[in-house]
Amino acid sequence: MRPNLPPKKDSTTQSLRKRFSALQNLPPFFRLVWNTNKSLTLGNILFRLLKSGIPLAMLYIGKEIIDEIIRLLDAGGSQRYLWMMVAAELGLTVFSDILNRLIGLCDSLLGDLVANKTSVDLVHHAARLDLYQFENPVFYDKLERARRQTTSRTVLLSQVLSQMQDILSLLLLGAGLIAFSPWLILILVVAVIPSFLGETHFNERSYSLTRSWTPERRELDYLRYIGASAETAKEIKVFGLEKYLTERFKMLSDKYYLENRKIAISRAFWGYLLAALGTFAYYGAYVFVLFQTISGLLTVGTMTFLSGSFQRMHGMLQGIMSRFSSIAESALYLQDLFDFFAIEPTITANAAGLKIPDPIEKGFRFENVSFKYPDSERWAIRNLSFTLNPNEKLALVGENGAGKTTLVKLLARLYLPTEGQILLDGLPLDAYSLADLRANIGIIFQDFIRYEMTVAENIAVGDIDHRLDEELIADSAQKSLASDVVAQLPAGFQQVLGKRFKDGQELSGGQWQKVALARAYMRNAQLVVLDEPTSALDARAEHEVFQRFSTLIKGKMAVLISHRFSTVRMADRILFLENGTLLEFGSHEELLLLNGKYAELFHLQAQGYL
Ligand SMILES: Nc1ncnc2c1ncn2[C@@H]1O[C@H](COP(=O)(O)OP(=O)(O)OP(=O)(O)O)[C@@H](O)[C@H]1O
Repeated sequence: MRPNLPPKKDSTTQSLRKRFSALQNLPPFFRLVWNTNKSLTLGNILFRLLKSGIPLAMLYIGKEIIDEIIRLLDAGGSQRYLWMMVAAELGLTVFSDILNRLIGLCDSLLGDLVANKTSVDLVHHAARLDLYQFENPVFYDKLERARRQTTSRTVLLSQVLSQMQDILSLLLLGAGLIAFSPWLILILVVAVIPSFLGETHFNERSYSLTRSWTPERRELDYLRYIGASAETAKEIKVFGLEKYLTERFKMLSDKYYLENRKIAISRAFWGYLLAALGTFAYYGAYVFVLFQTISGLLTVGTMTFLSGSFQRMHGMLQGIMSRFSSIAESALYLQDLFDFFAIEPTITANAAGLKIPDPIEKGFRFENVSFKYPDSERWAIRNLSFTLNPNEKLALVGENGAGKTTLVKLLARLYLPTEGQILLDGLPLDAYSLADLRANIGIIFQDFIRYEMTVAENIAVGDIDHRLDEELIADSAQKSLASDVVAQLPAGFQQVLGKRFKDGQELSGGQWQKVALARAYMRNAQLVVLDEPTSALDARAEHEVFQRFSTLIKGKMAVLISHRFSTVRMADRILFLENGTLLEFGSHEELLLLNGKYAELFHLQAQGYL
C-alpha cells in the first residue's frame, strides 16, 4: 500500500477556509432548531451547561479523597471530610447520569422534530418550483442532496451542542491545570494539532467524493428501486432483466467502493500515525509530573488530578478537533439544503393577481404562441394562434409528439410561452392569480398519478379541500363510471389501492383511468382538460364516458386529447397539430369537407387501418 501523502499546506489552508466559511450555515440552522421547539432547545443547553462543570469537579474530589487518605494514614484523626467527599462523588455521578439521560432525550426529540419540519418545508418549497426545474438533472441532484439532509442533519445538532459543552469543560479543566503547570497545556495543544489537520483533510476528500458522485448515487438508488419493487417486478421477470440490472449496479457500486476505500485506508493510516504523537506527548507529560511528585513538589492527590486532567483534556481536545471537522462537514452538506431552499421559481404565484372571471366571457386566446423546452433546440409549439371559446369543447388531435400535452401545460401555466402570449378574457394569463387559475382548471393527464392510498383519496385529489365530502366523492365516481369499480372492491371507497401497503388492491389500467377521471368531476372548474384519459377503456365504456362527459360538463369549457376519432368527433371544434403548428381547425364536418389530413386519418381509422 502506498499511503497518500500528508495534506499539502495549500490544500489544507484552502479546505480550512472552506470549512470555516461553511460554519456560516450554523446560525440559520440554529434558528431553524430554535423555531422548531424553544423549550427543548433551552432545556438542552441548560443541561449541557451543568454537565460541562462535572469533569473538573470529579477530578478535584478525587484529588481530595487521595490526599485525605494519605493524611489519615500518616496522622489519623476524623474521617468526616473523607466520607463527605465520597458522598459528594456519588452524588455527582448520579447527577451526571441523570443529565446524560436528559440530554439524550432532548437531542432525540429535537432531532426528530427538526427532521420533520425540514421535510415539510422541503415539500412546500418543491411545490412552489417550476416544472422545468424538476426536469433538469442538476436541479434533481440538488433536490436529492437536500432530501438526504433532512434526516441526516439531526446529528449536527447534538454535535454542535456537545462541542460547546466540551469546550466549556476544557476551559474549566485548563484553568485547573494552569494553576499547577502551564507547560502541560502547551504540550497538549501541540500534540493534537497534526491529528486535527489530518482529519480535516480526509473529511474534505470524503465530502468531495460524495458530492461528485451524486448523479451515480442517484442512479444506484434508481437501479435498486427498479430491481426490487412491486411496480417493476412483472417486467423484470418476463424480460429477465435482473442480471443486466445487478451487473450495472455492481459495476457502479464497486467503482464507488474502491474510491471510498482509498480514502478510508489513507485515513486510517495517517490517523493512527498522527494520533500516536498525542500518546507520546501524554506520556512525556506524565513522566514530568511523576518526577515532580517524587521530588516532593506535588502531592499524590495533585499528581492524580494533573494526570487525570491531562488525560481528559487530551481526549476532549482530540474529540473537539475531530468533531470540528465533522461539524464543518455537516455544515457543508447543510449548504445543499439551504441552496435548495434558495432556488426561486420563475413562474411566480402572483398572489395579488386578478381573480379568474366567473363566468369566463371571452375564453382563452393563444396569440402567436411558440414554445421550446429548456435545453431543447426544437420548437414543441410554433406560432400557434386560436381561441378556446366559453362553453366550447375543443379536441386536440395530432401524431405522437405533435405538441398536444405541451399546449395544455402552457394553458395551465406549468410553462411560460417562449414567444407570443396567452390571454384570458383579453388579459395576459400572468395578470391572474396562479392559484386561482389552477383552481379553475381541472386536468387529468395521461400519466396521472396512481396514489397508493384509498379510492376516496384518489378521487378527492381532484379537490383535496373536499376530501371529507363523501357525497361529492360518490357522485364524482358515479359520473366517471368509477362506481362500478368501487362496487367490486372489498372495502369500497376505503379500499387502499396498489400493492405497496397491507391489504392494498391493484386495479387494471382502465379501472385506474375511471378512478382518475372522477377527479375531473370533483372540482368545480370552468375548464376541464382530459389528456387521453380513456385510452385503456374498452369501447363500450369509452363511449359511455364521453356521452356522460359532454352532458355533465355542459356550460363549461373542455379540451379533449385523444387518438380515437370516435371520441374526437363529439367535440365542437377540432384542432389538428403537426410538429407544434396548427394544420387544420374546425368542426368534424368542416374538416371532413376540407378533405385534408384529418379526413385522411379519420377514414383510415374508420376502415380499421389505424
Ligand atoms: N419535458 C420535456 N422536455 C423536453 N422536451 C419535451 C418534454 N415533454 C415533451 N417534449 C417534447 O416536446 C414535443 C411535444 O410533446 P408533447 O408531449 O406535447 O406531445 P403530444 O402531442 O402530447 O404527444 P403524445 O400523443 O405522444 O402524447 C415532443 O417532441 C417531445 O419530445
